[in-house]
Amino acid sequence: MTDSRARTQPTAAAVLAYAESAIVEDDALLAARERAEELGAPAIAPSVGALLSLLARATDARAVVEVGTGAGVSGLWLLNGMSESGVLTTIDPESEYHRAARESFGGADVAPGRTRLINGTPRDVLPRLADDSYDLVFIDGPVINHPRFVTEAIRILRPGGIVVVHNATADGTVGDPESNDPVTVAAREAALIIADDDRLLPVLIPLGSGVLAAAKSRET
Ligand SMILES: C[S@@+](CC[C@H](N)C(=O)[O-])C[C@H]1O[C@@H](n2cnc3c(N)ncnc32)[C@H](O)[C@@H]1O
Repeated sequence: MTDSRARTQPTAAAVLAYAESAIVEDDALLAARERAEELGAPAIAPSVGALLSLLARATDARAVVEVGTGAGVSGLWLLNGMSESGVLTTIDPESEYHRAARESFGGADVAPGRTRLINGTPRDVLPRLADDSYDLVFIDGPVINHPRFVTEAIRILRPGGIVVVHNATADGTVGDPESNDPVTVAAREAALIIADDDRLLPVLIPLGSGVLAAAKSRET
């Protein structure tokens, strides 16, 4: 009989490299990624995109909010998993990025009615969104603002909805007890807001720069 505890574990780096290489992006996504690079708006890794599609599919997402549109890479992955009639509301303060995202969505033949691009700061826009209304909220803006974004995301999520925080490790510094800069502290604060909320079931997924996802209870 094999003792599974004695098995050699692959390194985390090997698992991650495999997770990334296993995902093939289509032409529309590759074009969006190129726009993101040209503009300097760092896009999510393909493995994180696949995770977003899966979560959107699993929640049968019809109403999704994204904080940080960039050139539309994460938006396309979300739309790929959402219900055909679903609408992605995506918020970004940079109108140039929204122009690029529109091109990216057009390149993938996404019907114009399926996206609502709001040009503004999430700090101003999120408080205007209704309570308990969204299936999934994806946060990919500056980490310093994560605590505020997470608080709003929890409020607007419907029961059973999922909040997904990208770069939850603040580029890896969050686990280092010596790191106490404001961005790292903000990432820890956002994680604590989630951990302290009894309605949420969280998990940290070590893809990209760390994805913190939490499902809101169906009974609220
Ligand atoms: C990492 S990029 C988003 C990339 C995009 N989610 C993707 O994967 O294609 C971060 C985005 O946050 C936006 N941003 C900048 N300042 C912001 C702020 N104060 N609040 C929210 N978003 C902001 C930037 O304009 C940029 O598009």
